[in-house]
Amino acid sequence: MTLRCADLGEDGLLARILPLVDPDRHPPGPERPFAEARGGVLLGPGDDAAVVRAPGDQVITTDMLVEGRDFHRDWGDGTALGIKAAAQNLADVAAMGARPTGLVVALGLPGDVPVAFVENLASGLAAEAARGGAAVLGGDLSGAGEITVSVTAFGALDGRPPVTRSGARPGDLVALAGTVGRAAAGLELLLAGYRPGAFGEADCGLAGAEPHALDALIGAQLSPRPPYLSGPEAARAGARALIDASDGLVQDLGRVAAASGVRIEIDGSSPALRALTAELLPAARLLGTVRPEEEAADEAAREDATPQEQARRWLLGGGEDHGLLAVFPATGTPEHAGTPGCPSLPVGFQIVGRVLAAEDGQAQAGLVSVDGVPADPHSGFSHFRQG
Ligand SMILES: Nc1ncnc2c1ncn2[C@@H]1O[C@H](COP(=O)(O)OP(=O)(O)OP(=O)(O)O)[C@@H](O)[C@H]1O
Ligand SMILES: Cc1ncc(C[n+]2csc(CCOP(=O)(O)O)c2C)c(N)n1
Ligand SMILES: [Mg+2]
Repeated sequence: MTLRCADLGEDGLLARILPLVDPDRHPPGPERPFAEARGGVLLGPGDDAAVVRAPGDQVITTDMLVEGRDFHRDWGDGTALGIKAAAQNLADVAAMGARPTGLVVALGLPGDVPVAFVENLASGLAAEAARGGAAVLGGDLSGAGEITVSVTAFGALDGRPPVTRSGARPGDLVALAGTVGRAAAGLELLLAGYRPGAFGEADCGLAGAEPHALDALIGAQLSPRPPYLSGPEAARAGARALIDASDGLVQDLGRVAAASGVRIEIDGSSPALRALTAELLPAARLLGTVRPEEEAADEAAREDATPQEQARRWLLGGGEDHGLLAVFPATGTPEHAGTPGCPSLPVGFQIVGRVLAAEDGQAQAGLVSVDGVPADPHSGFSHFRQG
């Protein structure tokens, strides 16, 4: 018989969770080369509050996941959900140019949730936090009608100023570390009933891809793995603006453009965006059930989005991978910026666009165009949007 939260009660469940998130059980990972011993945690979870040593300026951010709105319980196991909850918060820390240090997590749980799911959630959260260099400092438990995971994360600026959304200047270059669009493709696959590890030969034939390529797209939705260290790296390299792409390339760059009083032009034919489009095409083909060899012939006749169009929609409007978008001054960035090995960009970043002046005063501030064509500012995700 499955052991459920209601069988254990609050203290019983907590006794299961606490050992799993113990900072000593999740030592610094390879991505935490500069953390001091125990990450500055003087007292971890278990008392009324945690105690941390926090020299210098700190960043603080919070982000929640709500069952039915941000995920479905049967899409994956608790581990993936824990990773996602940590990732979306640690990415916001990194998007200020800060180094993640800690997080607290508040769980709302229906009584029928299996204890194993909650244990996996706690382990996944702590493991992903450790990958980003952060420790789980504490949390709270409550009963709820649906699963909610609310995380607050902390980060250290290590003596640098924060990199906000408002520093982009005309002439600057826009670069991406990590990915965009993949989690959105994964979401559509999940909504269509596909599950990781269950793509058969027929699916792969339609998609024109190996099963692992489709699994990876679902993985990007269920358990995104943003490049946290790229945030502080960008800050050290002189980034003028930073944001994590949570709501889509166009929408999030629109936020940078609006805050900075500039326009941004996305280069759809940049190597990074072309490569990402190619990764999205198999899912677009599968969901549109267009075989690769039929694609060209079909394209003109189809009223629905062609696979190319669908992939582009995900590319431009799909957040949740939490890739990091950074704006760098072009000075010192050679013409070939964005090609592998370019010394003036931090490793992991590739050029995807540039910053332009908002002509007509501020009227154009915040505008984002793709290959010269103004983009729909509402192409990305928004909670509460009708229709
Ligand atoms: N309920 C709230 N009360 C106070 N401030 C809020 C509230 N909700 C959002 N904010 C603030 O508004 C700003 C934008 O929030 P939003 O969640 O859109 O962006 P974000 O934090 O980058 O999230 P994400 O990267 O997950 O999309 C943030 O500075 C956030 O702290
Ligand atoms: C069941 C289900 N429906 C829709 C979505 C899509 N979704 C939810 S939140 C979000 C953007 C980031 O949100 P926030 O700004 O709150 O961090 C997106 C694209 C999903 N993941 N699961
Ligand atoms: Mg953000």
